[in-house]
Amino acid sequence: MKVSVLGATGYAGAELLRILYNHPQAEVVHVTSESHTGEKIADLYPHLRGLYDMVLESMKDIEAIGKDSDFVFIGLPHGHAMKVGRALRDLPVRIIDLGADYRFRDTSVYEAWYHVPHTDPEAERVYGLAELYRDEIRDAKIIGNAGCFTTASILALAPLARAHLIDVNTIIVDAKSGVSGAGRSPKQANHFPELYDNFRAYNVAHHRHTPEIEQAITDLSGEATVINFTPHLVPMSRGILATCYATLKEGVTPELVDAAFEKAYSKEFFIRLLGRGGYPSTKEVRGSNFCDIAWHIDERTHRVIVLSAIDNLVKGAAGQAVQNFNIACGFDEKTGLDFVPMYP
Ligand SMILES: NC(=O)C1=CN([C@@H]2O[C@H](COP(=O)(O)OP(=O)(O)OC[C@H]3O[C@@H](n4cnc5c(N)ncnc54)[C@H](OP(=O)(O)O)[C@@H]3O)[C@@H](O)[C@H]2O)C=CC1
Ligand SMILES: CC(=O)N[C@@H](CCC(=O)OP(=O)(O)O)C(=O)O
Repeated sequence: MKVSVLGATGYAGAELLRILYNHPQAEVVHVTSESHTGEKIADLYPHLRGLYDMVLESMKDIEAIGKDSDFVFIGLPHGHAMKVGRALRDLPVRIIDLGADYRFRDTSVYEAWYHVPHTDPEAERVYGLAELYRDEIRDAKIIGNAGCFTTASILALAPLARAHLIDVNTIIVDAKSGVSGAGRSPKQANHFPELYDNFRAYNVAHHRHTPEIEQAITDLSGEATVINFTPHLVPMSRGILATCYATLKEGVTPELVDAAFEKAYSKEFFIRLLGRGGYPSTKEVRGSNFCDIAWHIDERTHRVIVLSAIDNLVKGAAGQAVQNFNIACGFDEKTGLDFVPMYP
């Protein structure tokens, strides 16, 4: 399969190149940048030296890129993918967008949270969270890859929402991310003296991943869902740990909770269940496409607390995109992705 990576100079794009290098069925044919066209990708990302000799192109002739490619992966800030989607609408090329443009079924939700008009609302698209939307992903023209915090949170809560074991309107997600989640462009808050040895929340009660989690939990439970989601920035480069709380419905026992997780995920290679009482950690999934999940039950409050760890750049972005690519191509889902986490 010939694939192109738009936004190859971003962290998500560069991570795609790392993964695609070892993918036996993918050949990268175009890589793009806005501000580094004409430069070599390996000069900007020296860890790719000797592996990619490609020169970065602009997206001016996006149709030519689309014509050369079977798949286009998009690692651009939100607002750009929908223009690419429109431009490539009539070509046979398929699109996997790592950003948010194609994640929402109802584009008015996107417009309300991202504060830009959606310019491709009619596009046929599916939500790209492989374990939950596999059947839709198989034949999709456009896959809106799930977000990073959302992947960790939705995978943690899905079995309980689907089995109607929790009151979905009591959900609280308290999540922590490494700073690569904010992309490569420098920002004051991510400057070493301000980030290091520091820990803080941000975008409380208005983070854009809130409606994305609500959309999936509403789908799975069949009940309109409103949640609380609080992200935090942690002074580490990669990783997300989501701690998800919800009140159990009356009569729900710990054994029913255990059974729901087993039923949902016992056959999923990329989801590793640590069981009731386990403690996933970001280091144990670092550099891999795994999502490690454990759950605890507080008998006093009758609440379940689910812990979920991913690498934001892999299962939260590039790895998930390649998993979706594998599904869309009919390849084994693990192709190019079954590598062991880096430890320590
Ligand atoms: N980082 C993460 O953990 C995750 C990121 N994502 C999503 O992936 C996408 C990329 O994120 P990330 O890699 O972190 O972001 P970066 O800021 O690191 O990279 C952005 C990329 O987009 C390019 N770009 C920026 N503006 C334009 C423009 N006007 N025209 C063309 N290209 C442009 C940049 O090119 P250049 O700088 O060379 O000009 C760069 O290649 C975003 O939508 C993000 O939400 C999703 C899940 C996780
Ligand atoms: C640490 C950090 O800043 N994280 C980003 C995560 C969002 C992201 O990367 O975008 P997706 O919606 O495509 O997942 C944030 O909170 O905005």
